[in-house]
Amino acid sequence: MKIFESLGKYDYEQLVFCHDESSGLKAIIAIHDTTLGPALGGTRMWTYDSEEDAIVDALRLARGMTYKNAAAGLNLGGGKTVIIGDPKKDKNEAMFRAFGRFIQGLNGRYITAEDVGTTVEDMDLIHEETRFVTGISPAFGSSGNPSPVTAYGCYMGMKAAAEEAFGDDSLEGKTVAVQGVGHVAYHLCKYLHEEGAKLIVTDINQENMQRAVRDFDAETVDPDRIYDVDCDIFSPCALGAIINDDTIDRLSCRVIAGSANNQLKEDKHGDILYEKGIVYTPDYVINAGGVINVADELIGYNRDRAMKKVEGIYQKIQRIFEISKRDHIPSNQAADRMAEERIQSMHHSRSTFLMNERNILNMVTR
Ligand SMILES: NC(=O)C1=CN([C@@H]2O[C@H](COP(=O)(O)OP(=O)(O)OC[C@H]3O[C@@H](n4cnc5c(N)ncnc54)[C@H](O)[C@@H]3O)[C@@H](O)[C@H]2O)C=CC1
Ligand SMILES: CC(C)CC(=O)C(=O)O
Repeated sequence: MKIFESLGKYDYEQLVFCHDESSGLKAIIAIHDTTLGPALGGTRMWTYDSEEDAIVDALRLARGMTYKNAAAGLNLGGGKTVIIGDPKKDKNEAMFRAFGRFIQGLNGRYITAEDVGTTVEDMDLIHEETRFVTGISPAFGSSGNPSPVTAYGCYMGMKAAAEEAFGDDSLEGKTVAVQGVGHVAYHLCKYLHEEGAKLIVTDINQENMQRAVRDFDAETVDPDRIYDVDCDIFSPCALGAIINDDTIDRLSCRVIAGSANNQLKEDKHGDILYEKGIVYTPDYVINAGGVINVADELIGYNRDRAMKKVEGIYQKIQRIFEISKRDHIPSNQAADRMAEERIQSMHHSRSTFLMNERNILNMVTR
């Protein structure tokens, strides 16, 4: 892999390799763009097939965070970490504390939080070494696990998409096929079940799948059959790149709305969904609830303020559909346009020299 060529492709700022032999830490922090403020994005722990796969994932996810934070109206740039390892077997205290020290070394250029494979407890360990971590225990005055709030934002975004596709935002009686019923999707299924939606779920983790059956009367299908399910809404809530050349023609839904990051394998898959008339809810807009919630910690956490902002995902998605219709472009491009315009305009207005520049990190200290 040609690292600088990869960084050049989408103008990445920094790629940091963190290594601690005794704890087994192998982490890669990718910082994409800090025009709007320090880079905030979660830490994913996953068993990658190769180091190259891990780097590619960190880069893709970091760039996604730049767009997510910009589109959500946050004064934050985009970054992400991947830790190479099995979250069930390889975690230890020293690993997360060593990682916390590497984050501290970046002196606020990067702030972390949970992602797939990491928990509030892991964030608390990182917090032993640095203040540049969010999603830590409520006992520290923080917001805790972001997943339930991400789920609420997804629910709001799904309703906005239902209104676009069906002319009414009610999900009662709608069939929703959910891929992956982990932290976010469990809470999403709860909202959907309460509203009277019919759930068809899948997961590679039997325990998670059975929990959805038990708590929400969900039907199940095998993981590789989820794309063939006859449904109104397909909700990808596992990993990325699942809308690709192999799956796109199998989908029979009218709406795609889920929490997974980087759902489209390539931008061309957004064009194909648009041509097929499938209402695609851009992933980084619908799943911004978690980051909106943890970002609020940086200015002194206020749950009501954060939840109100998360509720606004409904209007944000409506706005994206408006741009898509006005400019005759797919919704993923409409979202990109919205995010890029904000970054560009701020890039210009923030170029004036200031001795003590105000930013989200020096508004409140903790
Ligand atoms: N947790 C959060 O607040 C946020 C999460 N996201 C994204 O949402 C997605 C889900 O996140 P979490 O719920 O936190 O993760 P999680 O790890 O708790 O849940 C993911 C679930 O998907 C299942 N899964 C993995 N591969 C699968 C496959 N091929 N087929 C079926 N199921 C599969 C896993 O077994 C697990 O139950 C991820 O893409 C994450 O990056 C995005 C924004 C915030
Ligand atoms: C889990 C969030 C707090 C941040 C993040 O990494 C994301 O939104 O993907």
